[in-house]
Amino acid sequence: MQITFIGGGNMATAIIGGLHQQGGHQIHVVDPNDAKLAELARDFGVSTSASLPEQLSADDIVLLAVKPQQLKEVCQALAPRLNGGMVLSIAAGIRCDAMARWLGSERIVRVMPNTPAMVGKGVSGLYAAPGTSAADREHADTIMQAAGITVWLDKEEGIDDITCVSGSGPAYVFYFIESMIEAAEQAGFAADEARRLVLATFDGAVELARQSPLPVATLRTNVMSKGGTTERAISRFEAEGVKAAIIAGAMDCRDRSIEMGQQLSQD
Ligand SMILES: NC(=O)C1=CN([C@@H]2O[C@H](COP(=O)(O)OP(=O)(O)OC[C@H]3O[C@@H](n4cnc5c(N)ncnc54)[C@H](OP(=O)(O)O)[C@@H]3O)[C@@H](O)[C@H]2O)C=CC1
Ligand SMILES: O=C(O)[C@@H]1CCC=N1
Repeated sequence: MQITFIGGGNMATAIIGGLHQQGGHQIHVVDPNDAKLAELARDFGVSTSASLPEQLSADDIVLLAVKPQQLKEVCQALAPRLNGGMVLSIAAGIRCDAMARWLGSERIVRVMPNTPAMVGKGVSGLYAAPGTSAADREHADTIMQAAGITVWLDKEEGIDDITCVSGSGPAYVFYFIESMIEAAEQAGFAADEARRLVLATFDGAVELARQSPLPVATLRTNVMSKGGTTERAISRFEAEGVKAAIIAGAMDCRDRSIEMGQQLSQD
């Protein structure tokens, strides 16, 4: 497939990394930043340009990977060059109806990916606008499967829901990892040893949760010997409202996705 990325930033780089590992795609990246383009060309062998191609063909797939605030301008510049090609947008918030107005095309799939796409362990939520065909949806699915697993959403609002779980979720997990590394350092481990210990602990816990038939809460209580050390730690987390804060933060994230959609999908 010929895929043109508009925007070659963090998320585009992660998806291109996944596609590169899969192989077999022709990738072109448009971004104003020369240094970024040089890096992408070096790491993944993609072709690049600082401005949009003059014309695209109906078989080309365009993947919009600019910030939501830049999307309207990019869509309007793209409209006369699109020639009916399919557009995938990874922008948070911006709804299909707005993009359809700006692009003059309803052949749009919205995708909410996440950065572990870079190592083939991404999660992508997808929603297809009514103007797409079954073949379009299959192409979108194939592209995003290069980056990990795909989850199709029946309603467009599902994109807001999945944003607060898997889209933004890696940041929550990295925040927990950062905190654990700081704790390990405070306990006396050198920085590299702290990182190794914490990453292996996350790895092991996730693998156990994946393989075990037990609920995650039971796996947690299995670590908590009565009157022991873990119980003391979890008591502190509960007293400080850590779980409630994580849930509230995720709901704030979903609200922000809805709010961005309302603010940026007008006119
Ligand atoms: N990061 C993440 O984990 C996720 C991000 N997303 C979505 O992905 C999109 C991109 O996010 P992210 O990668 O983090 O952002 P970045 O800022 O890293 O990437 C955006 C890139 O687009 C470039 N750009 C700006 N204007 C244009 C233009 N007119 N034509 C081509 N390129 C342009 C920017 O250049 P410059 O910096 O010079 O402005 C930048 O390199 C957002 O819409 C976000 O909502 C979705 C899921 C997860
Ligand atoms: O923070 C953001 O807005 C983007 C969307 C999901 C992850 N990053």
